[in-house]
Amino acid sequence: MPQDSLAYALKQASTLVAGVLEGGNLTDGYEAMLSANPSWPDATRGAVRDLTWSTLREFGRGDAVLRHYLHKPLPTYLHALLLVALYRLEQRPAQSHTLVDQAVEAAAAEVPALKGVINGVLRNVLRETMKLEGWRDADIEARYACPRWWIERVRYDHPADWEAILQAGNLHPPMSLRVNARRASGEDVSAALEKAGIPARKLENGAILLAHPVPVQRLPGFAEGLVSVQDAGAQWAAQWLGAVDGERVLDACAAPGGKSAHLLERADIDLTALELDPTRAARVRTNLDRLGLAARIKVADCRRLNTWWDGEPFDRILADVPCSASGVVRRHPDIKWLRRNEDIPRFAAQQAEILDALWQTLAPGGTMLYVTCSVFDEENRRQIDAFLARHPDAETHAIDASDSRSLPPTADHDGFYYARLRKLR
Ligand SMILES: C[S@@+](CC[C@H](N)C(=O)[O-])C[C@H]1O[C@@H](n2cnc3c(N)ncnc32)[C@H](O)[C@@H]1O
Repeated sequence: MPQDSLAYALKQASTLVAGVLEGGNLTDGYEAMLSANPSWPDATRGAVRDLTWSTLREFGRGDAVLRHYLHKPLPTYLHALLLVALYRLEQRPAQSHTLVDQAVEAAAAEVPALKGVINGVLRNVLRETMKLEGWRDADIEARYACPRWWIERVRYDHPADWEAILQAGNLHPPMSLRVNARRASGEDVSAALEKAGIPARKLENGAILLAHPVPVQRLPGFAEGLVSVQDAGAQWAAQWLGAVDGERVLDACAAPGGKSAHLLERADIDLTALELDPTRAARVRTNLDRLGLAARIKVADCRRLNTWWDGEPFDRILADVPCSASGVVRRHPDIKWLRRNEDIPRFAAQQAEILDALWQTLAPGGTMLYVTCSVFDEENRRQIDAFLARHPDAETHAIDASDSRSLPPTADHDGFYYARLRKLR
C-alpha cells in the first residue's frame, strides 16, 4: 500500500483510534507510530494526524450511525476504521466512492475476511445520508460530540453558556505565540510575521493569534527563541501571578515548562520548577535552554515537602495542577473517550492535597495562583471555596475585580480557570 495513498492514511489513523478505544493514550500512540516510521513525508503525517484527531473529536457521532447498521460488535480495528471513514465521508461527500474503495483496501490489509462488512456499511450510509442527519440530531452525544455525563456536567456548571462551551471544545484548536519579552517586542514579531506572509493578530494580553496554524519551522524567530507556541489563555498565568525582580518563586507542576519560561521572560526571579514525571521534567530543561533561561528544576511530588523543600518560604507560587483537561479537549480528543465521570472527584481530591501542601511553603503576604485547564466547577470554583473554608489565613486576591477568572474555551483560546490567593499571616 503506497504511503501517499488515502488507504494507507486510513489504516494508520484507524490503528491510532483503535488504540484509544482500547484505553490507550493518543499522544503516546502517535509518538510511537512516528518513531516507527521516521521516513514519513509531511503529507502522510498531516493526513494521519488530521484523520485521527478529527475522528476522535467527533465522539459519539460515528457511533450513533453505526448503531443502526451493525448488529454484532466488530473487531476494534474495523470499528475504528468505520469511524474514521464516516468522518471523512461527511467532510468530503464528493469523494465518497474513492473513500469507500480505499476504506475497503485498508480493511483488507488487517482483516481480509471482513472487508465486505466495511463495504456494506459505508454503501448503506451513502444511500441513506438524509436519514442519518435525523438520527444524529436526536442523539445528544452525537449532537455535541461528547459523552453524556460530560454534557450534563457542563450544562449544570454553566447554565448560560453550556452549548457554546461544548461547541468550542469541538473546534480545531487555534495556534498562538508568546513573545519573549527579553529578546523582542510584540511589534517586532507582528512585523516579522507579516513579512513572512503569516496572517496574525495581537490579543488583549499580548498573545499573537495566528489566523491558521503553521509548522514551527516557518515561524520567524522560533529557532532563536524570540517566540514560543503557547495558547493565549495560558498566557495570563505569568501576568496574574505578578512576580517581580528578586522574588523567590515556585512553579509546582511545571512540565513542559511553558509557564515557567514565561515567568522567567518577564522578570529576574529565582525560580524553582517542580515536576513529578522525570521524562516531562526533561522537557522543561529543553524548553528553557532553547530560550536561554535558567531555573532550579527538581523531580518531585510537590505534596511531599520533605523530599524537595529547604524550608525557605516562597513569595509566589504557581499551582498549575493536574486536572481533567476538559478545557483543552480539542487538542487531546482522546480525553473524551478515556475519562469517566468518577475521575473528576479523584482529580479534585488530588488538587486539594496539592493546594494544602503548597500553602505551607508560601510566605505570609505571599500570592498563590491556582490554575486548571478544566471547565468543571468541582475542579475550579468549588475547589477554591472548599480551600478557603479549610484555611482561615487565606483570602482571594481579586483578578480584574473578580474573585477568580473562568475563561471558557473560545475560537481564540483554550478553556482555563484562575484563582489568586493571598496568605494573610
Ligand atoms: C497542567 S500540567 C502543567 C503545565 C505547565 N505548567 C506548563 O504551562 O507548561 C500539570 C503537570 O503537573 C505534573 N504533576 C502532577 N502531579 C504532580 C505532583 N504531585 N507534583 C508535581 N508535579 C505534578 C504533571 O506531570 C504535569 O506535567
